Amino acid sequence: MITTHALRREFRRSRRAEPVVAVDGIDLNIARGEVFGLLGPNGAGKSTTMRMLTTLLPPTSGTATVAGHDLRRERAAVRRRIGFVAQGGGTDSAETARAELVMQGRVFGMSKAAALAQANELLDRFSLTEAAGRRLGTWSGGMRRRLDIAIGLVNRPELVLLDEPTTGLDPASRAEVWAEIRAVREAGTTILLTTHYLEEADELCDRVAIVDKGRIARTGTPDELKAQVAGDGIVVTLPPGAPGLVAPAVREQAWCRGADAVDDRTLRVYVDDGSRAVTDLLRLLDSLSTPVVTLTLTRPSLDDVFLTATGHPLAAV
Ligand SMILES: Nc1ncnc2c1ncn2[C@@H]1O[C@H](COP(=O)(O)OP(=O)(O)OP(=O)(O)O)[C@@H](O)[C@H]1O
Repeated sequence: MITTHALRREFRRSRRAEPVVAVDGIDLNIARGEVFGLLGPNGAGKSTTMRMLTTLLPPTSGTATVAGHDLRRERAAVRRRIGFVAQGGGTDSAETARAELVMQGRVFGMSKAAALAQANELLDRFSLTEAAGRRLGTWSGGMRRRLDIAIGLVNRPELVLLDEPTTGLDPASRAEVWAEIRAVREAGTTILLTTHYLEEADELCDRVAIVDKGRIARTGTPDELKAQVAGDGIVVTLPPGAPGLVAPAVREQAWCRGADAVDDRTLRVYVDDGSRAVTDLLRLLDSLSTPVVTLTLTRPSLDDVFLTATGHPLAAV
């Protein structure tokens, strides 16, 4: 459904300035029917990739085929076949959901009657009929995000691109949006989404590409990616400031594969055998006069995959 080869985008602030490389040669191969996630921190190049794939931004170099059409030569055909939900959506608080959906249908050239019929069908499908006549300013964040997705489906696309579909939502609203995304997939639509939430990538995506500094560091199913990270993790909570101080000493130990201060109080240690290394770690911290507040043994997560693939944790970026 999407194939890209060495897709690249530079931005130049002025003629003389060095270009900023937002996307640095991305190769993607996304199959029909997949939910594919681009996982990366702010500034990784996810939005720029989405904007290129939706024809909103021309690539500096590289090639891509989207929904069966060449991204550079058949822009209109690409646009007809895809839906795009931008970060934060674009609905007007003073309008009603029905009005927004009808307007979008008219943008795609539908008659008034066809646009209204389609609007009602989508409202029904997204369980938004009851609120459809109320101004959007009175809606919850989760409802508005679901409407954004419904708007992205107005032209019955084969592929929908969702840029950070749940950023800023509370956990309950996020779960609502996830359910809607799963339903869209069940109906046969391919989905490409961006996220900086590890849990979202893990729960929702069939395959994930880890994006960092404009490049893809790893691609695979969440389980495949986790399987590539051997060993266990030990997460210890320490007094404020201690993780950064003790991490170098922990890294020197023969049983330690890596250690990072995730934040001011949390130290994450990578080991081959967690149950054995716990005793060694506690002994070491004791010898460094560092009291342990809590300790948890963990199996590899996408967080660990991110760290291994990029050299830094996602959360700390
Ligand atoms: N129009 C622009 N002009 C100059 N630099 C830009 C422009 N758009 C993006 N960039 C830069 O390109 C890099 C990638 O930005 P991009 O928005 O694609 O990242 P992202 O992963 O989508 O992050 P976010 O989640 O914040 O949108 C950043 O360093 C950004 O500052």
